[in-house]
Amino acid sequence: MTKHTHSFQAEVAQLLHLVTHSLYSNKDIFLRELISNASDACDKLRFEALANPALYEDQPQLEIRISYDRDARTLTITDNGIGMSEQEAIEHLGTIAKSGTREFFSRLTGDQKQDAQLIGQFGVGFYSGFIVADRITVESRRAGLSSDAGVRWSSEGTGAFEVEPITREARGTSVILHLREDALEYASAWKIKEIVRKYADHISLPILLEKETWQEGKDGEPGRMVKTGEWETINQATALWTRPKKDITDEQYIAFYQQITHDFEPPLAWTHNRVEGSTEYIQLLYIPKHAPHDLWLRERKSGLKLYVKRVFIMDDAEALLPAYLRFIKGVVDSNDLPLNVSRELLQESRDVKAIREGNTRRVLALLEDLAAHDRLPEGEAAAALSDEDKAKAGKYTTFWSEFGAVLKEGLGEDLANRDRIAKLLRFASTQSDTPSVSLADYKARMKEGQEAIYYLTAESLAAAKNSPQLELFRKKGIEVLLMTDRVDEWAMNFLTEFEGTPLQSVARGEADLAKLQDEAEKKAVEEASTAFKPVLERLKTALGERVEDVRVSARLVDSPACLVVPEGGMSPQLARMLKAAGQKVPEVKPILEVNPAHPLVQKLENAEGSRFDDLAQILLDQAVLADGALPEDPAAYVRRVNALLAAAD
Ligand SMILES: Nc1ncnc2c1ncn2[C@@H]1O[C@H](COP(=O)(O)OP(=O)(O)OP(=O)(O)O)[C@@H](O)[C@H]1O
Repeated sequence: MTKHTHSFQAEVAQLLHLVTHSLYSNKDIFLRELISNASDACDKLRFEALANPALYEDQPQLEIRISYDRDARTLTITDNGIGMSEQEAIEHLGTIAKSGTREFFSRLTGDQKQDAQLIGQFGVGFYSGFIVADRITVESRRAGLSSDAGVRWSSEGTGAFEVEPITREARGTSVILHLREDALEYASAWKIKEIVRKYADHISLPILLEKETWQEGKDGEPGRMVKTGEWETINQATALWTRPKKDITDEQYIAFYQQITHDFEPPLAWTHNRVEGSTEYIQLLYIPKHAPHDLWLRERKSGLKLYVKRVFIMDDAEALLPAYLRFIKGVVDSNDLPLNVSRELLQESRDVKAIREGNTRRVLALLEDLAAHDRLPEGEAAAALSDEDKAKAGKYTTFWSEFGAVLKEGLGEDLANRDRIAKLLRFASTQSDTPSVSLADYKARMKEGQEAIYYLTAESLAAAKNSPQLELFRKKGIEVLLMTDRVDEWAMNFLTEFEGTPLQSVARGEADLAKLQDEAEKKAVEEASTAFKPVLERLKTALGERVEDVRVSARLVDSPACLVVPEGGMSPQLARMLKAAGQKVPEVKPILEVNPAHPLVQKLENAEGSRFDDLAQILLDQAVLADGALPEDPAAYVRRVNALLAAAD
């Protein structure tokens, strides 16, 4: 029989190094990960056996067995699931096929605590065995293959692993951990039971442990524990989501979440329901505490685990959730779908549509509940709150900072729930640097006579706060929402009003600015426009194709000029975003608004020839800069400003 040595894929070697160095304080999780793999292997067998029952051979009862040998210092986890062929063992245990692998490695910092957190999100799975073992041997035989097609895989978790063919009667996989000196505590019944109770109680398969009894010593030998050859089931062995809510503790909900997501942190919140009626299903949906490292990757897998009548069908069933809820984790168990349902079929199924809508409603309701309890009320109202509600304080703020930008996509994607999503939005504003202002908060603070909810989009909060567009609003004490997520420009296109009040970008059009001005201000602008007409005409000629129009501004107080998007035109931020995404964008020329009260603008009146042209170009380029973009010809801009500075006394 030939033994072959293979090298690990570079990323695996790197991960193994991290696992043994960073996860040390979290040792117990290795058993959860290996039990989870064993359970997945049984799920896969059950699924393949739907089409080919012969795969069960003479062992239809799927189970996981754990045994240990204190003398040999081994701990073995055996399942009778799908098993692996030699080729599968080489591929699955020697490479990482996950999406976002490269991105994950690029984000490691070298700081153990931070990295451990990241690894937790990435999921180390099988390799976590090396936290407690200095050698792992895997023996396996794939269901459906003959007993001489078994494989033994073995590695010390450094650069390489060995593979050799073996004969193995039993279908499935044994993972044999050769325990490190400082991990011998895991070769004990109470320790194993403790971990299983904590992390794997809810697994739907029985987990069996070999029984021991105390044997008195004979002939001067000390007494010791000996194996009895009998096995006892040490978990509840019913799928968690099928149990009534009242029988499930928070710890069990959390452990289940951690098992399906590999997250080290508990979830932020969850909702568990049995839905009855024309489409029957169970949903158990979790909101994680942190955004995954690959939330923005296009090829990222997302979605829920789908079961049909307790039989596992697939991971990442994305048809069960709209894309803007792709951060939700959990399980859906349907009573109506056929067992042989495929991904393609899911897209078209009416039952799936009903489930997706049901899931969406539940998640939005969960978010509404968190949002309602985000701030603790003061005084007596706080005392009247239940402990459960008190514990919700601050959770929505966490949710929003992690996933708010994703939820905003829902404005464009989910017409039916747009109003509910709008209520869940939070923004920074001229009155709050943190994104904590809801549209309802804003409305409640609107000034007498104010008819719109004003907002400004910008590249960063600093750029937004210093934008010249805000000057009039500041002067009038009118709050403006400040939006700095990339998705805002796009998303706000879909939100034109909130509970009857229009939303209005402060960088757009001029129409209703007039409503914010008093008579004297209006008159001043009109007069300035007339008096300034010749200068405006000359500016238009000097700037030519670069602008749509030049006019006197009603919104500027301290700055000389700013750009305004023509009514109905695409904003420059959105145009830049679409261009960056490779899309064709219609050219929209901005309107330049000038402030006749500003000394720089006043200088124009007496400037002639090339000096006028230079000042005009500088005025426009500075307005472009204040808008967060680069001047069309940055070098020319610098040259003109330098010439101006040199000429100044
Ligand atoms: N007990 C097992 N039986 C059959 N195949 C297994 C078993 N354990 C692991 N494997 C195979 O090895 C692969 C890698 O396992 P690993 O735990 O590293 O990652 P994973 O389970 O795919 O991902 P994650 O841990 O993030 O869920 C699995 O996808 C599976 O194909």
